[in-house]
Amino acid sequence: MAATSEKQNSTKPPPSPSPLRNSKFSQSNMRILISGGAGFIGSHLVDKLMENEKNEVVVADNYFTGSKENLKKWIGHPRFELIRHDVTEPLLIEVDRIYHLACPASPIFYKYNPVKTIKTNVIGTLNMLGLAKRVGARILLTSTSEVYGDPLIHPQPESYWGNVNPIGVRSCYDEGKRVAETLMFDYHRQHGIEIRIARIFNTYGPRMNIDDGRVVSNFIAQALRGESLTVQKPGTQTRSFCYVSDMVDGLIRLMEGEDTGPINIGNPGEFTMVELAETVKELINPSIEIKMVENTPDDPRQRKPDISKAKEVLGWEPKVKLREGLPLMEEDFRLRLNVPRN
Ligand SMILES: NC(=O)c1ccc[n+]([C@@H]2O[C@H](COP(=O)([O-])OP(=O)(O)OC[C@H]3O[C@@H](n4cnc5c(N)ncnc54)[C@H](O)[C@@H]3O)[C@@H](O)[C@H]2O)c1
Ligand SMILES: O=c1ccn([C@@H]2O[C@H](COP(=O)(O)OP(=O)(O)O[C@H]3OC[C@@H](O)[C@H](O)[C@H]3O)[C@@H](O)[C@H]2O)c(=O)[nH]1
Repeated sequence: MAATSEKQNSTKPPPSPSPLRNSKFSQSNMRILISGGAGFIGSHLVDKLMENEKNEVVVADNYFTGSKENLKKWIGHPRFELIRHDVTEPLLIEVDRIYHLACPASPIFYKYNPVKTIKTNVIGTLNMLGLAKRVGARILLTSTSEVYGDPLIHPQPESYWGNVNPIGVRSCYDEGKRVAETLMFDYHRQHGIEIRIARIFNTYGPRMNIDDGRVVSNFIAQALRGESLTVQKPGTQTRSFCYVSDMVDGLIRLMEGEDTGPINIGNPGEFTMVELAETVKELINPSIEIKMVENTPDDPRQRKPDISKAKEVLGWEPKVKLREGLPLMEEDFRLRLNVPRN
């Protein structure tokens, strides 16, 4: 059964697939593009989609925060293609599904070149939607909990419109993703494009960049290097951390389900940053210190997803608890930082 949001908003049937898609060279049942597929979540999504022998996976990435290293086991595989491509430029290929992830996600990287972050979210999403329109592909956008800004409602349901500073240092990302969501719905209403929107909450796991700047990777790297854990003040701000395998499962269910979204995908377990630091200390290196450092502007004070919709519509909820996921990430960081267990 089609979801309510789809019924209300769809004015035209979706366009037909490109005839090139059914050419004699096409052997797979599903050709899937992942923009940003060389990044953290994208590369885990590639691994999962490649498990299905009927899928052919194409990754387009400019390697700003991602790397070929994350995809090395697939390079040369007959069902896999990797393209160095910046989504702010058009891309002409024939695909059935588009997972549009391309965008720096860590605040230090999205703030590094804010104008480029906006271009990636706006022009990049327009280009991906243009591609979806030309070939009749279904497209999923990885939006973010940051569309809720510094939320005044807690936990955050999808119906909450958010509390975002439009001119702050995080706005390039928050407002960029909000425009990307708007573009998705306008292409859906105006051109009948099949869309899916995931609002992702903080996700962690193996393959995060060691110096990515996000809190879980920072704390694990600091604990393994024997450095103090840097809790940004006041330390009472909260986040909800989802392990990457749960995230990938949720994204695939959303793509293959009937609801356009937006749907929150995240783990509702909520922790203050002091609690997170204490947990990392206890699990990884009890001898390190926790130090309070200055924060950055507009840091959201609380964040926790209401996942009722994901449970109901996708039959999805996260399985991996923080205390189970942190050791899995620790193993990966130990290998990459060359810090063997004593
Ligand atoms: N990880 C999280 O906690 C989180 C939370 C909310 C939303 N998201 C969203 O999920 C997606 C993936 O996040 P991630 O954590 O894997 O981040 P990531 O930085 O590891 O991955 C992003 C990928 O996009 C690529 N990229 C960036 N700009 C590009 C451009 N202009 N053209 C082509 N490629 C480009 C990067 O090189 C990288 O491979 C992003 O859209 C992000 O906004 C992530
Ligand atoms: O070393 C650190 C880093 C960060 N922090 C704190 O940890 C909290 C989380 O910060 P992160 O940088 O990991 O990420 P944020 O929650 O701010 O944004 C994140 O969530 C939504 C996604 O869309 C973004 O892509 C993602 O980066 C913040 O309160 C920050 O102040 C620390 O206490 N110490």
